[in-house]
Amino acid sequence: MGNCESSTHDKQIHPLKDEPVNLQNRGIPSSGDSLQSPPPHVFDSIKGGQAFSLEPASLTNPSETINTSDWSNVKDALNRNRQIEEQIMKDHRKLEKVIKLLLLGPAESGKSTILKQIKIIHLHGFSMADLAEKKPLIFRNIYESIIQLIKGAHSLGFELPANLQADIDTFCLFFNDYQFGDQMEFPKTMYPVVKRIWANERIKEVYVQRSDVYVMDCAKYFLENIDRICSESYIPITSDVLYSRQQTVGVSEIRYNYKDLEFRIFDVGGQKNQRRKWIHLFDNVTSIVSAFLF
Ligand SMILES: Nc1nc2c(ncn2[C@@H]2O[C@H](COP(=O)(O)OP(=O)(O)OP(=O)(O)O)[C@@H](O)[C@H]2O)c(=O)[nH]1
Ligand SMILES: [Mg+2]
Repeated sequence: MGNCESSTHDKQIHPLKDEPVNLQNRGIPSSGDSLQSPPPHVFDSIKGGQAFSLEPASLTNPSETINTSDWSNVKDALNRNRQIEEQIMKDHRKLEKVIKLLLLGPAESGKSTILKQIKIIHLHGFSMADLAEKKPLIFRNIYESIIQLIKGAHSLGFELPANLQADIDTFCLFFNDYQFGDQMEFPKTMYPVVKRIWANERIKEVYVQRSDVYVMDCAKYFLENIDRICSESYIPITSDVLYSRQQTVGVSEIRYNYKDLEFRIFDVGGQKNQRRKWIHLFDNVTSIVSAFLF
């Protein structure tokens, strides 16, 4: 505690104004006091022994007199500072519990399929409504598969039997007029046509050679399940949804909690024109999961 009994120590010369300054009235230890002994109310406002760096404005201007409200301003500032630091720590701890995963890779490498699988494992899978609304997409996947197989056969120079040509012409006419929408029934007239085209061995050979021509991976799965898919009571099952193919445009995200961690998984479009959007997602990423085509 400062001992200010000596009047010779109470008067000091201000280095700039060369005028005596009465430090005792300011509650500040004079030069004769120990440096470890600031006025008690200074320590009152410092919790946890933190360094003290804030000074009331009047301290920097010795010609003004300090009153007790200066120290209460300091106390307020320190309290505010402590609250802000506590909030920053809280936010930091919260952020440490968020795992942000980014699924990256080229188109059709399986990013959205991984997202669907995570949904099955961690988010109760697909409801009946989710499954039913995939019908039009699955039908479109079948139509597009057939067109790709026909084009592939031409590209590979495969000769197709003459009796298949009528089916191919019928299907091409249908596909030219087809518009993707809310189609909930597979067209009855197309069912036998599709079945015959897929039954052809040369067409199946195109699927095997899809490293040379473009055919969706899901073609075989859906064409082998054509009887079930074309039945009147058809409701997609989970594996139908997993195999259904829809190009991702933009970014989609799912969140779930596992133990005390919050997972945020981001799925992006892998087509070249979608890749410029990836850069916006790299902030605070915990891991990047790369999907590859084999
Ligand atoms: N061979 C095989 N193919 C699968 C399997 N599961 C899904 N697929 C197919 O793999 C392809 C993966 O497609 P997506 O998951 O949509 O690919 P993506 O990376 O999200 O593509 P973009 O959204 O265009 O970037 C689809 O054609 C699926 O039908 C599987 O178990 N085996
Ligand atoms: Mg996708």
